[in-house]
Amino acid sequence: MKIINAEQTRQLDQYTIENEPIASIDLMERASLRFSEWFSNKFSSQKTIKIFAGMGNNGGDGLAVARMLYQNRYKVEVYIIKYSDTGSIDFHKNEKRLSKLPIKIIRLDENSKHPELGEQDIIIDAIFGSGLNRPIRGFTACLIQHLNDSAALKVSIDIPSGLFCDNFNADENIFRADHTLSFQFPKLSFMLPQNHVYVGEWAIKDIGLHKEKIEHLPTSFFFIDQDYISSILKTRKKFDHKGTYGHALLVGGSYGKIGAVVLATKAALRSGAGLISARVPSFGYTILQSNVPEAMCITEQNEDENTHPPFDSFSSIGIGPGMGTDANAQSLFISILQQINFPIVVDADAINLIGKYPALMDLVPKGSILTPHPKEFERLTSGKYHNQYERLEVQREFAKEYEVTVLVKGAHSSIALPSGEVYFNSTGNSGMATGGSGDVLTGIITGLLAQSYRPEYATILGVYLHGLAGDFAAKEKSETAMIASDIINNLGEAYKTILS
Ligand SMILES: NC(=O)C1=CN([C@@H]2O[C@H](COP(=O)(O)OP(=O)(O)OC[C@H]3O[C@@H](n4cnc5c(N)ncnc54)[C@H](O)[C@@H]3O)[C@@H](O)[C@H]2O)[C@@H](O)CC1
Ligand SMILES: [K+]
Repeated sequence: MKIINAEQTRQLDQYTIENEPIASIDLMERASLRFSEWFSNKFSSQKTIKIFAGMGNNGGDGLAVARMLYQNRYKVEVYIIKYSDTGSIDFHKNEKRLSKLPIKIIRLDENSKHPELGEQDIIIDAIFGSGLNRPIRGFTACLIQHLNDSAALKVSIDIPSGLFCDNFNADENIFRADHTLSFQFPKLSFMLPQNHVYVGEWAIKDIGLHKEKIEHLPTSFFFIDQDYISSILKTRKKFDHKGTYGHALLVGGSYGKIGAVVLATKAALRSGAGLISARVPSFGYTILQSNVPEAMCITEQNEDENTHPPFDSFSSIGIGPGMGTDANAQSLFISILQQINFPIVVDADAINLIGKYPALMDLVPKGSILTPHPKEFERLTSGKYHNQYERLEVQREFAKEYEVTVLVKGAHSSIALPSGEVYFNSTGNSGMATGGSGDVLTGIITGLLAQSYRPEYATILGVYLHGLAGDFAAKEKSETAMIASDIINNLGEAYKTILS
């Protein structure tokens, strides 16, 4: 699914109005109806719904929603924020429609007292939407602070007032929603962890904007949905054999951290790769062999004896989990980089090594996949950014410059491709913020790479599968109690869901 910017949203609304065709007031009605249905399914009608409407089209939505919720038997009060003398045409049309109903409408300006709010209320924020083009000032800003301080549950229409759709707003005057319902597409700002305090839990509803126009809107940002995943997943054929699915090698482990390679190896197996080997320090041999009998094991011992297959004979290599950054780890990493010329997965301590010795990046084959968490990404790029919008740009530039895929892990993990496109993941939960979960992801992506997925697809599919398996694990064990192994154990469920 595309993520489009505020200006494109405006153009798409306009195009839909002219070419569906549909009157703008009817499009507003459709959007408001989607919101009201969603709201009515989710929130009790015992509470008083206090709707705060601005004077643009977001405010127009708010007034239409007030009418609809009243018709759904909610107790509704409306506050119009008079930050301007006139509002948008559709705002005024909805104001007129609302005035015919016995609903309390209070107009607020700089001389008004702040309304009383408490736990018995639900606030609906329809002050500003995607038309916001500068920080909120004056009494509207004070009002937003007052709303934020209240104990009422808070819900935003389309986007929390004060948040920009596509770029950073250093301002504090931003509504802090518990829930946001947005129209048609998520906004780029919803993808960034720093905005979670404003956006809360978010959902989107299709409001039937023009399909062909959507197809032609250029964008670099995408939200990964199941349709897309199903389109890239390969199905297995009757006469396939284990050679068809490649031979993946996982490299890592150090004293006390062999478990990281064990997890990555198991995950690579469950991802469907044909053969798996793990390369660990010799003291990890027994641990690996007894924990993952399906895998073969290489240590520096059989390496010296030249009895193991050369590194360039594998279909894919994932390097870094639990590896450490000492001289041994460093020379192993360099030696592998010098021997191979196909894309590999670079994770954890292998990324930290590049952070320490940036020249190593020149040895990383083009097409490779780097999977840092935010701290590792900071080390990799010396943290040349001040907020997550800037970080995203640094991530894109890095991917383009080195022609690699850069996956920064997080709630909506972002995957920057060498083409400059960025894909945000839609699966996963906070139960996955636990030791070993990143090692599992490295194993999955390495396993997919072995099965001849293009690096971009291996990453996108891997991240989605990992999150979906995590969601199944959370259902089974709870977000609190689930551990990384539960993600591996649920990869089968994740595959079945995508294939069904
Ligand atoms: N255009 C359409 O057909 C549709 C629009 N929809 C709604 O319309 C919203 C966008 O509406 P608008 O474009 O009218 O914009 P908003 O309602 O977000 O803002 C109203 C106006 O306020 C002004 N403004 C911007 N920043 C300000 C600031 N900091 N202080 C004071 N004034 C400021 C701008 O001139 C802006 O046009 C969407 O978020 C969505 O809720 C929906 O009804 C779906 C259909
Ligand atoms: K809003």
